[in-house]
Amino acid sequence: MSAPIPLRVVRDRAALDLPAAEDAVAALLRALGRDPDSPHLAETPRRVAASLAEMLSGPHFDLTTFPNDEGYNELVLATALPVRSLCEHHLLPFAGVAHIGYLPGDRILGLSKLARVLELFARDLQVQERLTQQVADWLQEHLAPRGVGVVIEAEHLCMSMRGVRATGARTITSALHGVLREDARSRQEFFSLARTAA
Ligand SMILES: Nc1nc2c(ncn2[C@@H]2O[C@H](COP(=O)(O)OP(=O)(O)OP(=O)(O)O)[C@@H](O)[C@H]2O)c(=O)[nH]1
Ligand SMILES: [Zn+2]
Repeated sequence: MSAPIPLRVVRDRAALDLPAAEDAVAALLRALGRDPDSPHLAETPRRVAASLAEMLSGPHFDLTTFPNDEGYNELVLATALPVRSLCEHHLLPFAGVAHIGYLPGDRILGLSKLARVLELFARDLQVQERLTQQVADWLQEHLAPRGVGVVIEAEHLCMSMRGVRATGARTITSALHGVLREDARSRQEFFSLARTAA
């Protein structure tokens, strides 16, 4: 038996104004001294608008949970989940991996849903700290586990392709709730398992 929890945050592609986005990309190309009407660039505004729409919207899904009938009360940890998002400061991608764990309470979660919750919040203009916190907060609120831990390790193109050009630098963020925050031993177990997976 499962009880789907409807997600409240759904980024609906239909709500995006694609023609306006295409016009804006054409205007941007003009402002950068490029000719959007040239044969090479004629399709570029459409492609850029479509790729942004793809990265900023996501499919609807339910968050399926199951009763924790076996009383499993150890850590459930999904490691090396791919994560990609867009930095809200530069509109450049940041990408890496996430490790998401929880200590079950009365219910356990369909395993794929950890990756889906991550995806839900990653399809937005983000900073890595907020993305990390949003995933942890959402799981805490909807699954009511005894604890939640989220670690994200990512490389930001705004730090490697331009600006400081720190190619290969990785940023690590974490967000903890419940036992994983309060209890030193549980916290240590979570971080050492997440580190092993890194
Ligand atoms: N905290 C945080 N900062 C981020 C993230 N992504 C990008 N940034 C930073 O946002 C900051 C924006 O700083 P500004 O000085 O306004 O922008 P900038 O002139 O382009 O900065 P530089 O990248 O240093 O050239 C930069 O330091 C970026 O590295 C993120 O996910 N979290
Ligand atoms: Zn940036």
